[in-house]
Amino acid sequence: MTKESRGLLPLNLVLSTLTPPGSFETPHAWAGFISKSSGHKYSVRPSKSLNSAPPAVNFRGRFTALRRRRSGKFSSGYQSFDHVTFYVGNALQAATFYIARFGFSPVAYSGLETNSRDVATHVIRQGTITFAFASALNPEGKMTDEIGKHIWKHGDGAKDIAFKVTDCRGIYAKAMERGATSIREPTELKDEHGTVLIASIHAFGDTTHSFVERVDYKGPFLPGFRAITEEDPLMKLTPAIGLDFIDHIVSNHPDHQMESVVQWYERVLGWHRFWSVDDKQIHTEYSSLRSIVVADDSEKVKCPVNEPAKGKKKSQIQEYVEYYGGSGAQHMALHTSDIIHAVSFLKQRGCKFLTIPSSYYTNLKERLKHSPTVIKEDMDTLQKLNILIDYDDTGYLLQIFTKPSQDRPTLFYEVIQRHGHQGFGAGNFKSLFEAIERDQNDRGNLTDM
Ligand SMILES: O=C(O)C(=O)Cc1ccc(O)cc1
Ligand SMILES: [Fe+3]
Repeated sequence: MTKESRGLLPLNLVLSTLTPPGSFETPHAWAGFISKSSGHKYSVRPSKSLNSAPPAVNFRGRFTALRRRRSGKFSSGYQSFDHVTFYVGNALQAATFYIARFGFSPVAYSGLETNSRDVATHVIRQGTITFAFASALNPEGKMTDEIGKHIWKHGDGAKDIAFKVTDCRGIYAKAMERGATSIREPTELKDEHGTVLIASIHAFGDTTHSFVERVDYKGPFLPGFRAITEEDPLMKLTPAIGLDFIDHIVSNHPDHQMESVVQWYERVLGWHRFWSVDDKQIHTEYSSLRSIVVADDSEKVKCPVNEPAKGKKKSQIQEYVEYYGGSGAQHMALHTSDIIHAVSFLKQRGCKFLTIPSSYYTNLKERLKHSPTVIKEDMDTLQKLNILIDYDDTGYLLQIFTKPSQDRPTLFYEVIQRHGHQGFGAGNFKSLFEAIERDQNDRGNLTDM
């Protein structure tokens, strides 16, 4: 690609995986596929940071082949995200925010009443999305120090991202062999509902990963928790939102740390690069970032890893890093099979989303005229709700982003519906980032670099 063409094309995408050389498509075929996709003028080239293999993901037929190829090497055992634990100042109130605004239901509790003397944890769920909010109960003590320090530095935030696995001991042992830092050795937790095996390792910043093996567990969350069966009264006021599972969880990192974090997932967990956005030129007029998506062997769990890149103004990733105090979880994408329904009622519950200018929809409608992709949803409704659309010849996705969920401009949420498209909305990045930057500017943080 020439310099001139790079100047014309705001987004250069690199989609790549660690595929044995020569296995799949040529870069040329791949580029053709991309330029059809979304009707965006993207260009594609192999990533320098990877091996010399041609890019090989097309979000359609390659997954099976890749999975079969990989599974000999790493027996995966990842089934899904299990839950996310947040450290917060007031777990009762934080849980209530997600119940009221996002339509979660309370499912379990542990605290003084269950003889948990140091920490209160409120667990909420929607579909299989499970969030646990934990707060310290006492003015001093080990857990008060641990949770207090986390909140002092990061504000309310995600402390632990737990995966549901079939072999907790195996994954933990392999990770330790490959240099993981242990937080908790495989531990058997038991109560009258059965047994759960859980182990944790350090992931990035102050964030950890846990491996949860639900051996035969029938309880509401984890052993020691009391079930909450009473329905939240707000559930009667609006219909169920219909968020069903965590699609991906994204982390942000300080400049020049993305590559080492990605290598950590490769080396320690045996994950692979699933997709990436060009390190060079994903940008708006003002700022840019780099992103590599890592996935486990079976690609059931996907985690994009971001870092800021130099631009005229401060990158949104840099803003996050400064307010979070380093690496941390940036957004969680919550899947739904009916985004129009979900977003309509999330708005009715007072959930706040980023807004998108009408020019986005004018451009999109024009591009769609020249594409075989047919969007089933009503375009005017999507526009009215500020839902973004990205597509290629394998299908399309619909996505929308909330404003930050706490006072610090750190963690936010994405609602996503997929129609056969396994990307992350690259065609929307420019409009999305401009929307984020409008808010960043409002906060006085879109500063010159
Ligand atoms: O990559 C993803 O998962 C997205 O949903 C797009 C995105 C990328 C980077 C951001 O800072 C915010 C959103
Ligand atoms: Fe996302």
